Amino acid sequence: MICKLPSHILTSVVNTKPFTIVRGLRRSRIRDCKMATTSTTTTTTLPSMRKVGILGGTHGNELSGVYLVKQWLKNKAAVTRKNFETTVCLSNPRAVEKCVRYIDTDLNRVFTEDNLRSSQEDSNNMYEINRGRELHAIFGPKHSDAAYDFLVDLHNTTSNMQNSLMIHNTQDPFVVQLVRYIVDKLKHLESNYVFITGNAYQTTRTVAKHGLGIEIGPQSHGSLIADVYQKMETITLHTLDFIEKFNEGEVFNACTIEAYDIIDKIDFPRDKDGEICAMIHPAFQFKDWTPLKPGDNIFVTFKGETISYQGDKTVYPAFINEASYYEKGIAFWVMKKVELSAPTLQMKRD
Ligand SMILES: CC(=O)N[C@@H](CC(=O)O)C(=O)O
Ligand SMILES: [Zn+2]
Repeated sequence: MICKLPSHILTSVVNTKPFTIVRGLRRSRIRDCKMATTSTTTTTTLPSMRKVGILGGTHGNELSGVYLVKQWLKNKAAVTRKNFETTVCLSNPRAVEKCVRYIDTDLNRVFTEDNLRSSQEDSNNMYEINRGRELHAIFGPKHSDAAYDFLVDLHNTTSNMQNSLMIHNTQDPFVVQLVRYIVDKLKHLESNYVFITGNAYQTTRTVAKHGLGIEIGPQSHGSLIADVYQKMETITLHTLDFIEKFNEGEVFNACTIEAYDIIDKIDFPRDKDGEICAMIHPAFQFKDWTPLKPGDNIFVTFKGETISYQGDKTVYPAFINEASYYEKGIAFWVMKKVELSAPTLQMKRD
């Protein structure tokens, strides 16, 4: 057979930082956590959040974030809160202008130590490397006291990811409490997911002390879908409200939330020249977050042969057929369910 599945299929495990998984807790604990009046765990205190950034257009063709940021740049009042300073920023203006993901390289991958070491403009470098350094100068430096306290970065996907919240540091009680707050606010929508991207790639939001990615789809790149835009607006405003409540001294009780952690990224079957030789199976298309069982169809070749999932247990797929991942060799992500926990959280008073 010419058409082969990538040899690593379901054997490699992407390394993510260790995280707290609380096993054996029932889902009801998630709902209970806000209601609890006493907490047996110790309280984590963090300094107030003074500087908050809202980024859109990190990928220039993901238009919900682009247009939200453009609106907020005209109307700062919507994102202004009493207890912190908000900066709204179009992260990749040249890519936005051309309505492409990036000009030279993916901005959401450039925030590595190597790239950030120099803050000097270097005309030999790719546009996004220089832009990354500019953003790092504004919102960073990474891991320093001077860095912004919080960055939220707005993304769209062509996959049916619904309202997805992306965490890179599961050890960050502020972000775990924040996503619990957002999921609670959105529970009437019943299509909210929290997932862990890990540290495999260094995104724009990793520049700040705390960061959240919002990923909403399906929305084709270069177009706007009104309800996707509105959901992104709502989630961003809930994020600001949470930060405001935290700064006002509200106590957020210890909690546990359901999340998804990455096991693997699966490429399309390819021929010996690296050319794709199958498509996402119609029965799998738009099935993000739906349990994927061994034997379920995932690909169909151009000749019409089906290829089924060879794993040995039920998993949860994400980013199925994301358009911008073809060049990265990713047909979908494979996830497992985990539970994240955070201790009681309160602002540290000076
Ligand atoms: C579709 C897409 O661009 N997703 C984002 C996810 C993230 O922000 O971590 C990316 O790969 O950069
Ligand atoms: Zn994106």
